[in-house]
Amino acid sequence: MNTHQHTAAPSVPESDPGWPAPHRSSPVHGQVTVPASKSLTNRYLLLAALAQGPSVVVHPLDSRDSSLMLGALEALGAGTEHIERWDASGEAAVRLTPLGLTPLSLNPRPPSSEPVSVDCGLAGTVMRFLPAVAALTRRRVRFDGDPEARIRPMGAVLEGLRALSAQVQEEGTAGHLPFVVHAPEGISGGEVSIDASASSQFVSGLLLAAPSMPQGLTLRHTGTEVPSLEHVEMTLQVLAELGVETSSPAPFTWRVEPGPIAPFTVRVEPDLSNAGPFLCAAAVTSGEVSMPGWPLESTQIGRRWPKLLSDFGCEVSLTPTSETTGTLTVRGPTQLVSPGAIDGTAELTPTVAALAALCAGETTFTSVGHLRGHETDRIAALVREVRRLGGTAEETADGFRILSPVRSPATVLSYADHRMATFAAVLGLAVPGVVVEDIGSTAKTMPDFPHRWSALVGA
Ligand SMILES: O=C(O)C1=C[C@@H](OP(=O)(O)O)[C@@H](O)[C@H](O)C1
Ligand SMILES: C=C(OP(=O)(O)O)C(=O)O
Repeated sequence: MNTHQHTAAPSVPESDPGWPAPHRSSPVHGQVTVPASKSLTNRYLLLAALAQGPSVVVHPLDSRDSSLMLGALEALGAGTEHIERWDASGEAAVRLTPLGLTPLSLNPRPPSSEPVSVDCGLAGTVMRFLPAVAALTRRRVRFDGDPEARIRPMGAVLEGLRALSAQVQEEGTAGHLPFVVHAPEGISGGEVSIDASASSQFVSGLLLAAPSMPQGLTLRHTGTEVPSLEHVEMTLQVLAELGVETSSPAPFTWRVEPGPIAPFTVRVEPDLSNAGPFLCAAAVTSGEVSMPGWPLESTQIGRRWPKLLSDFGCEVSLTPTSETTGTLTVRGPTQLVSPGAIDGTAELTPTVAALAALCAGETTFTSVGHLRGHETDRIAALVREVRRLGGTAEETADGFRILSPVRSPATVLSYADHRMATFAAVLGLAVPGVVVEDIGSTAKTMPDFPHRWSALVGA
């Protein structure tokens, strides 16, 4: 992974007055819930589109990333219906009518030659998960997204599709959006090797489409590490939960058997990654925040919060309230203590970095080099914004290091990245005078973040 040169810090756009982050000089006390998991919602929606009949996703995330997934599935031929109150619990749901894929053996006539357009926005789960589904439809499908999306790595997904005999035409830079996928004969599966060092989503995207490939899929990763392996575990677990046979015959090798997915009804867990900033509100103000509905078991990477927060000196308890969920309570210490080194925190990193940026001691983040391909280059962005707030930080070969704490007011840039915006919100609680540029970027996974945040911490 390259260590990027430091460039001059981008300045704040004059047109954006910014969002003054609430500051607290007394402890935050409160209870909060968060919307549903982005990663689980978009997996269930995709698999509902491949199922044998209409399925229902209860308590789905309703945000930009999930709307983009729904929009894309509709463009590919699925039907979607929003249900305001699914049952007595009053929760919303989405009923999805599947794509109705017709394999070549049943219908040798090519499907409509009308090209389909998929807008990926900035959603990794749309741009990495849907190209294989597009190939299954046998239609010509063009993928594009936000300007920031055009620099996110896509090469391994396209390489995998080509190995499965799909045609892929990049329109700009090789291995990036925009591109067109076309597999007039569908894709039949088999064995494929890709390098998924830059994103676990490359693996998940191919595995999620695999039940609809006549031969299923054996997928091998050719590099040394896959970042964010929890997300691959989530993919396998969701497939298994819906009756698909999966296995991992060797390290970094996964097998998904072909077979129909029966129509299903599922309820989505809260987003444990998005729970992070709210739990940190207790951590950085010596306060106490509890969150009911915390899953006792989960494949989400946010299940790591109890351990991470204790590593910074918080007291954390989880009290079961049902067979599957409990209330998680976090009590912040008088002064946060750096654990020194933190490894492989993947999408949790910006939020953990906010804790580290308030510690007197140094914190080194390792094995997070792939964050350069997230919504923005998060390594560069975190280092720049810590410095803008008067702290000391530097980039390293596979991550970054925070050497001294933030202390001065500033307008913090979001880089269109929801987790950079919430990183700044957490810091604003502890440091007076923090203004967040483009708080609207939180709509990617939590459109009501400003409201929910102010309700917890007091505006
Ligand atoms: O599969 C998923 O739902 C995700 C996988 C991870 O991607 P990377 O492996 O690229 O980090 C994660 O960061 C992203 O937010 C969601
Ligand atoms: C990396 C992230 O998103 P995406 O699904 O767009 O990759 C994230 O949410 O932190």
